[in-house]
Amino acid sequence: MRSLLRVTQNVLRASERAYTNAANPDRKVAILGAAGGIGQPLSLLMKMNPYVSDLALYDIQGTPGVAADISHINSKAKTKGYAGAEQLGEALKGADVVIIPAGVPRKPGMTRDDLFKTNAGIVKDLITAVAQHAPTAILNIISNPVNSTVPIAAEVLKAAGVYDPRRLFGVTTLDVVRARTFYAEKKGLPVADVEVPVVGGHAGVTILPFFSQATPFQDLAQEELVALTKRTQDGGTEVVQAKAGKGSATLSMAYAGALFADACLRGLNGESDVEEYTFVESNIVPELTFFSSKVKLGPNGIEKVMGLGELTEFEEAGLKDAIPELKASIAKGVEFAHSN
Ligand SMILES: NC(=O)C1=CN([C@@H]2O[C@H](COP(=O)(O)OP(=O)(O)OC[C@H]3O[C@@H](n4cnc5c(N)ncnc54)[C@H](O)[C@@H]3O)[C@@H](O)[C@H]2O)C=CC1
Ligand SMILES: O=C([O-])CC(=O)C(=O)O
Repeated sequence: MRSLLRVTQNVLRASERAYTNAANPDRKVAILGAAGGIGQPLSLLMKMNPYVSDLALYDIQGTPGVAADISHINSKAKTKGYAGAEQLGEALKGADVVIIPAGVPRKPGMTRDDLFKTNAGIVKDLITAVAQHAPTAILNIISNPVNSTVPIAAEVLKAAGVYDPRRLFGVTTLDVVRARTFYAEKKGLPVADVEVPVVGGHAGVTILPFFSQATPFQDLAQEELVALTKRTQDGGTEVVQAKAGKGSATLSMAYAGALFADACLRGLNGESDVEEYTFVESNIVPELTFFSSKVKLGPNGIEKVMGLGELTEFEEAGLKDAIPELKASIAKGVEFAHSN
């Protein structure tokens, strides 16, 4: 036990040195909704990220405290809090990556689409400011319903004449994180070695884990496959129910959001072989204008949207079920952006 403690302490000290001294290009990251359940732990994780030199924490309330607290951590990123719409422009100015977890979370019994009424307007307003103050930033949209908020963002950026589809991302990393965890647990595999593609969208049946392409590959009995697929699709609801009215996934989402933003930063910095699953403008599925699949990230955002590989009958059926819901959610977002 004592030696385990020593090893842990050494690892922590080594990573603290790396985070404090890392010499990387200057990169500003802005988090909009930084005082929330996701925003706070995500801000902490981005403060620890060696690629971040400036961290702007924006919210309608609470950010002076969150920023003061986080700014005492001895890592490289200079941290500043911004509160209220009048400070949004300053928070965004010069941002390379803007992460948006602003908006209300689900309560038990709600679908993600039930959040549309409140969150569509929040995302529209924030993206309007992004178009003005950080038009070339990489955008990571976390606010739900992602299947609609990303199309809203695209339309707002188009109307402002600054839309670049290579730079707009819906964050679906948590679905991949869950699929990896659940599959590794079920098959007794070391989770760090496990990869599972998850494509489609970010709500219920639109979340499509492809366990036939998981590595290391393990045969799944039909009941196991159905159960793992369902657990991945309902992962968010599992947390909403466990939190019993106190919100949805925040800590695992902060982890997933930090992983995705880190990948965007590595792409921007010209690292090779940076690939993530994410909801983007896409023609992978001809009926849909947005779809989540693996993309290759580079200095300008998306370099390549990857195909889906070979699907089993079960996966084909899942995709067929997902298409109408995805199509409707995308159309709803586009409609909202044009009529509000
Ligand atoms: N993409 C994904 O995988 C996931 C998405 N989510 C979504 O993330 C969103 C945030 O969730 P939580 O952090 O748990 O909610 P929360 O209620 O704890 O925090 C939201 C924060 O947004 C702020 N906010 C509201 N309007 C704003 C505006 N106009 N500008 C800036 N900030 C604003 C609030 O003041 C609050 O601090 C929800 O829509 C939730 O459904 C949650 C988990 C996973
Ligand atoms: O389920 C929710 O409402 C939050 C979410 O998107 C997730 O945890 O995947």
